[in-house]
Amino acid sequence: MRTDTAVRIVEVGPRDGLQNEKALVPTGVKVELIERLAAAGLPAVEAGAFVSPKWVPQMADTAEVLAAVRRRPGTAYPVLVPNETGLARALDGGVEEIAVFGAASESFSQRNINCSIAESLDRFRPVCERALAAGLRVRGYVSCVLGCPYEGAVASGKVAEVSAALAEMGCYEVSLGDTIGVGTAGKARALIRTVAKVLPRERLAVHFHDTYGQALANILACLEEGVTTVDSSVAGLGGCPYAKGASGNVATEDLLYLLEGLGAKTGVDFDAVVAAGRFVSEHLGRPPVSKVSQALAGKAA
Ligand SMILES: CC(C)(COP(=O)([O-])OP(=O)([O-])OC[C@H]1O[C@@H](n2cnc3c(N)ncnc32)[C@H](O)[C@@H]1OP(=O)([O-])[O-])[C@@H](O)C(=O)NCCC(=O)NCCSC(=O)C[C@@](C)(O)CC(=O)[O-]
Repeated sequence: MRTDTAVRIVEVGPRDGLQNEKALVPTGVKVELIERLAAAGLPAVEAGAFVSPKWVPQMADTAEVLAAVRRRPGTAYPVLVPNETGLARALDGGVEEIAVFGAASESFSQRNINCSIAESLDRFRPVCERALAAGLRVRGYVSCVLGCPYEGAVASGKVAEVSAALAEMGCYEVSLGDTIGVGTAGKARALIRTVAKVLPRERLAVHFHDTYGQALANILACLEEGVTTVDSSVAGLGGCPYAKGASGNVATEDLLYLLEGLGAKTGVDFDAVVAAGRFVSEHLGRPPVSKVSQALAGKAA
């Protein structure tokens, strides 16, 4: 990786981070969090999910959140959409970018979106077609790329197959999700090489949960492989409601610290992200999971 490489960070805290919180987070807190993250210069801030409120109650107020957020020109505010109902809600909410989300594991697909992988792709195809026709940008996710909570090991070939299918539907980028954070750097590197045979590295993003403490090492391996888009979650918020024990994504603060050390360009104000992490953590009543944020708090004490 060249030292002046530009790395795009997709902030997923307000969606992936908060979706797993048991107590409902007030809409106003979500709005302020999103506005703070966008003001910090993050180019994309995932703002919510138009999924079934019965499945993920925390995301039930996504329409209200979107209506209240003062959107900054140049910032993307993608939302998750699993089906046509979700797309209709996204269009009503004036959304400009959606993300469809599939998996490389059959069991996870069933538990997460109640259908097989093939059915999910059949479901996403018309969603993508309509979204693109309406002028929206569409991102794709593939979950369980380095392991599944129900099936264990997942074949990289399956990840490549699902990624290629999403790209063919018009996803401008596919984010590879290590949903349960079991990956290690060697496996992450090998995965990128396999998927890059069907989709160029410029169209790949990586999305590492930090359950086993490997997220930063995996990200570094993927950056060295030529990936330049990384998902992260402020304060290390999160988990997945359909992956028991999964912890949050790599913390945005920790990712920024790594990238600044490497000399990579992100355009993001580190201090503003640390402050946003503290803001949301105060509302959740616990300290940020971010090691960097903890170290800075310790130094200041
Ligand atoms: C996909 C479904 C909807 C299928 O759920 P289903 O029950 O099979 O859906 P259905 O079509 O049979 O509909 C059942 C009911 O849900 C309603 N419904 C149906 N769709 C919607 C919608 N879009 N918005 C609002 N309501 C909806 C529908 O109207 C109906 O209402 P009822 O008649 O019973 O009152 C459900 O399984 C679901 O919502 N799943 C989402 C689960 C989820 O959000 N998981 C977390 C996000 S993925 C993730 O975190 C991983 C990721 C992306 O971060 C990457 C990584 O780390 O791996």
